[in-house]
Amino acid sequence: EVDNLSKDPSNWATWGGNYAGTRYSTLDQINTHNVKNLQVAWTFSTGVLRGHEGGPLTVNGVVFVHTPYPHKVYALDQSTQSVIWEYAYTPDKDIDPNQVISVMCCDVVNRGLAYGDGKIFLAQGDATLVALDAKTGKLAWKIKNADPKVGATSTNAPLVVKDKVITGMAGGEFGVRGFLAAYNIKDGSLAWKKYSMGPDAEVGLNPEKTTTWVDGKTAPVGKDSSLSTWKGDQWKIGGGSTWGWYSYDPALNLVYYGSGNPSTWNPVQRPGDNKWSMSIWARDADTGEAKWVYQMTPHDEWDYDGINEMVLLDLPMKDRNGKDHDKLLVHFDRNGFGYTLDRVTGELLVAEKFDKAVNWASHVDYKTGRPQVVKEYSTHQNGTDVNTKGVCPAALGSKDQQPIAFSPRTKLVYIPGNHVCMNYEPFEVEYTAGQPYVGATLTMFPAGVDAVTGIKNGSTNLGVFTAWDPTTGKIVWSKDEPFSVWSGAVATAGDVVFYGTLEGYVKAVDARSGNELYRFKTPSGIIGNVNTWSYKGKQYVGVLSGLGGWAGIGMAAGLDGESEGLGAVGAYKSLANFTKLGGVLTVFSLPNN
Ligand SMILES: O=C(O)c1cc(C(=O)O)c2c(n1)C(=O)C(=O)c1cc(C(=O)O)[nH]c1-2
Repeated sequence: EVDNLSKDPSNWATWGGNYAGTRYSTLDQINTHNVKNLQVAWTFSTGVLRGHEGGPLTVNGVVFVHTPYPHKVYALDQSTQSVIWEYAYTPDKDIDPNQVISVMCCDVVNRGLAYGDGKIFLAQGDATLVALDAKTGKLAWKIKNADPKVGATSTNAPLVVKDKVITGMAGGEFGVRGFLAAYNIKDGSLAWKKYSMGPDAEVGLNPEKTTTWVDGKTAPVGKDSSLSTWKGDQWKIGGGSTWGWYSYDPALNLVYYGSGNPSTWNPVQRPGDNKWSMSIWARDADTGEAKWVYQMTPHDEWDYDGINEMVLLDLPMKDRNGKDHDKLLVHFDRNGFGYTLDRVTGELLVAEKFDKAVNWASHVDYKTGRPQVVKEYSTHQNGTDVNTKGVCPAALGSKDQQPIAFSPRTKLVYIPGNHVCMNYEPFEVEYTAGQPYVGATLTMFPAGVDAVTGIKNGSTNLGVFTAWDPTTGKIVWSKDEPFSVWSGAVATAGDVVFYGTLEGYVKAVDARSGNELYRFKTPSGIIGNVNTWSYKGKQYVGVLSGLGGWAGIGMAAGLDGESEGLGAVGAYKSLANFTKLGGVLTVFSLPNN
């Protein structure tokens, strides 16, 4: 059903526009010639101040809008621009919303809704999952996915796959043990649940059948491939949360996603590779068993969560040995490397820097698949705390959760990116359930180098928007942005790419050249994703503004200190000169005639 809905471009029925997560629309009414005439068609205030991530879903003509925790959901009628129904979150008796807010690491964001079987699914901040009747907004069922009292929350956009809804959880800064779960959409009963680390059965690893990339080829992971990379019981509080995006290949019946940072951020407290944190996963949608897994950042020392979206491309390419591949997976990691893998086998095809500011690793060794760490930028703590300076990228990565777009017409990927470096000082931290288990102090600042050449230029931009060739691993063009581009992009058959900026602009650029064709300043900073759909023959582009998220946490949570907000507050301070808080949906179209 979801697959069929996505094939009709009048809908935008999943976070990524389709199961592959390409965020591409075949609509071409708005094109490079006329996009300059774009106008605001209508707006809708959500009435909520904190960070608005994700974007509007459009299913069979109805627009669904969500807000951050404690959530609202609105179903909007496009012909009258009125509210059809409204859902308001109510906490269960044992939930204290203030406690939930206090354990959400990076603002109280939510990345959006999922649709399937006549229901709207929302993974709520308190780690419950609700199914709402799409026609009435009535609660169909509600289940508890995880426990906020130990710091487990939800910020993800679920994904409906066949008769199940896939969701994960957050809490890597609280020493949770990450997992992905599938619930039956009929009644919310658990179908499967697989952890990021621990014993093989609980992680869904088959020692002989699950493969990973070693020695220039894929090979079985072997017994205890996770447990053997942790000291003692640290894996039980090992992080690897799954707060990002999920994609699906119906032909292979595989669900793809990434796992986040190992806990704590102090690497000295968890010797070993810490598998399978920081990994790309391919799991059977029916059973959750892992077909293959690939760890990008073994023994993370920088908080480079591997959760960014996996985008599935059907594009022919040859690997380094001349072998053909055409079912690809691309992933732009926090660690600054853009990866292309064969999504059937998990073979590593491309791993190259998509921002040349990246200095923590010289390169990824194609044979072992391991990044080659530059000693100077390794973080550690030897009795005394050590401040490692000038590490690029910063913890929020060369790209954070903001999803890319891909155009099959240009064969290019469009990457909303960060251009930020950091000082990182680990310290000893003791685990207490429900208390922060961070173990590092950070400050962040502009990279000050050219993103394409890596040459120092004293630039102060904190963001870049980059076009990338996923078959060669090369930057095609790159545009500096004053602030991180924290908004998901969309590419269209009109050869226009849209994205939002933290100051609040919606921008349209030419998919081939990157030349700016249109901009409009919305009422608040944009951390939401730009989506597009059509209604009664007209193409619309819609985006949620509403500053927040990690980059906007200073204003969203009223924090002031340089290293507050896990180090992000200082770098983005001047945002206050450009925008203020407030959730608004802005919908654009071309004028009549
Ligand atoms: O480890 C985690 O569980 C976790 C959760 C979240 C989240 O759920 O929002 C973020 C992060 N980590 C994180 O590292 C991060 O950079 C981040 C940015 C954002 C955001 O929405 O702007 N959330 C999160």
